[in-house]
Amino acid sequence: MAAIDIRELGKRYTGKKGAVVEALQGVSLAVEQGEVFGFLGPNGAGKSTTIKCLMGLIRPTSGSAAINGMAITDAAARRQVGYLPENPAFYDYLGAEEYLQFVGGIFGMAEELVARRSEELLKLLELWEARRRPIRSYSKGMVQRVGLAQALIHDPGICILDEPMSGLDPIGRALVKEIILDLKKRGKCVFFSTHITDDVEKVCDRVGVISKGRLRVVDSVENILQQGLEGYQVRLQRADGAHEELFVGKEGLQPFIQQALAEGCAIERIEPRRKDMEAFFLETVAG
Ligand SMILES: Nc1ncnc2c1ncn2[C@@H]1O[C@H](COP(=O)(O)OP(=O)(O)OP(=O)(O)O)[C@@H](O)[C@H]1O
Repeated sequence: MAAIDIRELGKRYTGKKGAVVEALQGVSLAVEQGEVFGFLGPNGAGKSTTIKCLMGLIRPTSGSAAINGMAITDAAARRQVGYLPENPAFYDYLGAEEYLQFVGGIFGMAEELVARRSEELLKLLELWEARRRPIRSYSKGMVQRVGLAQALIHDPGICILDEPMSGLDPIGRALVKEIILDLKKRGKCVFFSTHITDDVEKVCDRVGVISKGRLRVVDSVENILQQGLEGYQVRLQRADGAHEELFVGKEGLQPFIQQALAEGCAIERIEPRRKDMEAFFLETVAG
């Protein structure tokens, strides 16, 4: 059974003055246990809407979504999920430590366990020093890290993270990527949204690209990068000692090497040249 199962999800917002936005149209997607899935899309594509439907925070106009086969409104399903909202808002007169105690309590965790998990997470997310200061005095990046800590406090099997790297500096982003990889190592399912292709390339098994409310492609990162292979940059030294660097098309590498060796050249370096995730994303969204 899929950890996350989204079927034919549709969402229509009717704004003031009757303006209609088709935010989602027929989005279907399954994410497996132990998988890291990147939900990639430009601003306004429908990422947060999908996640909010999945979390039962808004009602889809059509279709359905399930967590481990259960509706998210089922308390048992909710306990298995750690959720980071797009703009996390907290009781900001509390410190991070007290807030985590509060969230742990909601999940019915024993006090001792909450204290242990909270210490681990606050240290990991570099919030330990500030743990007793009110959250309202935190920087944007610190608030985002509290958001992540509260999503992980009960050690959920499934993490649904809406733009987890948002508002973080390069050190914070690297830390979050490490945390995601660690969750994967521990067999957790991570589903996160982003518009930054590099985040996806580094940590995801699979990617779904959404634009204008429709899911355009779902594929593994490996496949996408492999299909983007254009050829190889080869550096060699000719028999007369001269160095040369040239581009060889992806089908031509084998015969090229054979001929170069036959001519007495020494191959010094071969580097694959490929379109990266960003090029794939831009092409998908444009197409
Ligand atoms: N409550 C709402 N009422 C009307 N339209 C809405 C509402 N919420 C979202 N929308 C519209 O639905 C579309 C999808 O929005 P959504 O927030 O899901 O996109 P997103 O991919 O998360 O974007 P971003 O990366 O900018 O957060 C947008 O056109 C947005 O303006």
